[in-house]
Amino acid sequence: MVDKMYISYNNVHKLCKAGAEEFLKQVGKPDVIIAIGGGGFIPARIIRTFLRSPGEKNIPIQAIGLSLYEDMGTGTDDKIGKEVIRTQWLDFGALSQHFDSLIGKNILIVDEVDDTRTTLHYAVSELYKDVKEIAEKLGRTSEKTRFSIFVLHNKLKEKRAQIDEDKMGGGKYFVGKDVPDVWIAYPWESADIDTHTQHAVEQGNI
Ligand SMILES: O=P(O)(O)OC[C@H]1O[C@H](OP(=O)(O)OP(=O)(O)O)[C@H](O)[C@@H]1O
Repeated sequence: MVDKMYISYNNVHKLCKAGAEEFLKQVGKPDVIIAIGGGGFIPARIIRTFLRSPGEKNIPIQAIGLSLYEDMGTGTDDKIGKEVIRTQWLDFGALSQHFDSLIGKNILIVDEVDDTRTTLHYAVSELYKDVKEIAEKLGRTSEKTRFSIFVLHNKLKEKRAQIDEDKMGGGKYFVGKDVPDVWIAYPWESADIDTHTQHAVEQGNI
């Protein structure tokens, strides 16, 4: 087993294509894609290409910014955990005439990696909470909102959090590829993309 897995842009593209096909088959076309930045931005844009049929309108991509940081606050080593910091949230801005909220929508959340699952758990819980609050205020609680997830890679390891299926409202979790708990080197982090791609090819991640 390698201790560093190199992923090429080609590989990212193919994982997104396969993920989109599966998503369309199992869930149906999404109304909106929510990209978790920064790692979810590039996969979200690529997957959109495969979710839209020719001639159809583009699926809007919303960005949310979530960052993990080591929470050292509690002192002892065994208490050190990871906390999610919200750096950016939904903004329907100019879309708001046609797209007032996530209520009743088929939503696809995209990130590059599911590591400890802390980030995805946070994203689904907070988005669900937002929708519930607004739906109650507007008397639209009967509308069904579905949250699905697509990640390029899921690390096979013990997770720190689980995603509450009830909150997904019938949405599903899609993975490009399950991988061991190793360092994943994505192409957008590379300072030398040619060498990086060569490593990815050698490892068969093309
Ligand atoms: O499953 P988890 O343990 O929660 O880890 C996964 C998250 O960690 C990384 O985000 P990071 O905070 O490093 O920010 P970035 O996306 O901007 O690199 C990655 O992009 C995921 O969002």
